[in-house]
Amino acid sequence: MSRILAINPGSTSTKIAVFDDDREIFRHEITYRGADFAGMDRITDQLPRREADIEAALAGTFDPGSFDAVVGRGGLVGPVGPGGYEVDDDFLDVITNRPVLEHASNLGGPLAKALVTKFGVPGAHAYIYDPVTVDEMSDAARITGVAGIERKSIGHHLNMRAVARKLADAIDTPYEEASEIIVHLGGGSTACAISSGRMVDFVSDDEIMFSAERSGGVPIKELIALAGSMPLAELKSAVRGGGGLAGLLGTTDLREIESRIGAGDERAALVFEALALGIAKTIAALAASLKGEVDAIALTGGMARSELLLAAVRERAGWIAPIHAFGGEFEMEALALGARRIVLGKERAHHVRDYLRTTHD
Ligand SMILES: Nc1ncnc2c1ncn2[C@@H]1O[C@H](COP(=O)(O)OP(=O)(O)OP(=O)(O)O)[C@@H](O)[C@H]1O
Ligand SMILES: CCCC(=O)O
Repeated sequence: MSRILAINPGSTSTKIAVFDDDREIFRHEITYRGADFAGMDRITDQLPRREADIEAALAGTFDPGSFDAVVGRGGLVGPVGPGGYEVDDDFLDVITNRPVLEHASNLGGPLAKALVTKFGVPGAHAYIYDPVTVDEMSDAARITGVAGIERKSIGHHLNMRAVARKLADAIDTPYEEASEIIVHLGGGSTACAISSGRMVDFVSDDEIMFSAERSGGVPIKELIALAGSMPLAELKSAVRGGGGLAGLLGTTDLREIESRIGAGDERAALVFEALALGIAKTIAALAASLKGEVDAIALTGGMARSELLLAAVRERAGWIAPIHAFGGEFEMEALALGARRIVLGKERAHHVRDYLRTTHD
C-alpha cells in the first residue's frame, strides 16, 4: 500500500488530502482572509504560516513517518513537459527566485518538501505534478501576428489532464490514442486539444471565452485605448479578477445568474448566452487544431455543473463531437495518483533542470 499526502494551495485556501492507494482517507481545507497575509509582498512569504497550518491539521491523525510521498500543486516554473517533477534544489531556486508569475500554486512544491521532511518515511520524496506551465503546444500554435509575442500554455493542466483520462475511459478509447477537447470552466477558464496523449494546442484565460472573473479575448485596439486612460492596476483587474461575469453582472456566481434568468432578467440571459457562445467558439477553434478529428469533448470545473450551460454549449458545439460533463475539479486525486505512479515505479519523476537548459538558456 502507498500513502500519499496531496497539497493544493489556492489564493484563499490550502486543501490537503491523504490517499491510501487510490482511496481518499482524509480531506481538510484551511481557509484564509486577505488580512492573514497582510504585508507579505511575495507569495513565498506565506510559507511559514501555511506550513504550520497543515501540520496542525495533520496532528493527532498522522505521525512522522506516515507518507510514502508528498505532492503539491505547482507552480509557475516555466514551460515543462507533463507529469511529475521532484522538488529538488533547482526547482526550489526557480520557484522562489524566478517564477513566471506570482501565484499561490508556487507554494505547492516548497510545502511538499517541508512536509515530506517532517512526515515522510525515510527516503520519501516531494513532487509536483502537471504544473500550471505544462507546455506541449505545436510550434504553429505558438505564433501570433505580433513578432515577439508568443501564445503561452498557462492553465488548469492538472485537472484537464485528469479529466482527459476520465473522458478516454468514458469513450472506451486508450488515452494515448484519443483526440479530445477539454474545457475547464471556473473562476478562470482554459481549454486544450489533446492528440495521442499530447496537448497540441491550448486556449488561455485571455484569449477566447470569458469566465466567472476573467475577460477572455477582447479587441486589442480597444484595450490599448483604454490603457491610455486607466491606471494599470485598474486595467489588470478589469481583465483578471473583475472581468467576465464579475464585470458584466457584478457576481461570479453562475447559480445566482441562473436564478436571475429564471426571474426574467434579460441582461443576465444575454450574458449567459454570450458565455455559452464563447465556450462553443473555443471548442470550435480547438477542433481546427485536431483537423476536425475529435472523438469527444469534456466540460469540467465548477460551471460544468450547470445543466443550463451544458445544454447551451451542446446546442452550439455538439455537432463537433459528443460533449461529456465532469463537473467540479479532480486535482487532489490527480496529484495523489500521479505521485503514487512514481512511488510504484510506473512513472519516472522528471527534473526541472532538464527543461531549464533548453528553455531558459
Ligand atoms: N451547481 C452549479 N451550478 C452552476 N454553477 C456552478 C455550480 N457549482 C459551481 N458553479 C459555478 O462555478 C464557478 C466556480 O468554478 P470553480 O469552483 O471551478 O472555480 P475556482 O476553483 O474558484 O477557480 P478555478 O476553476 O479557475 O481554479 C462559479 O461561477 C460558480 O457559481
Ligand atoms: C495560473 C493558471 C491557473 C489559473 O488560471 O489560476
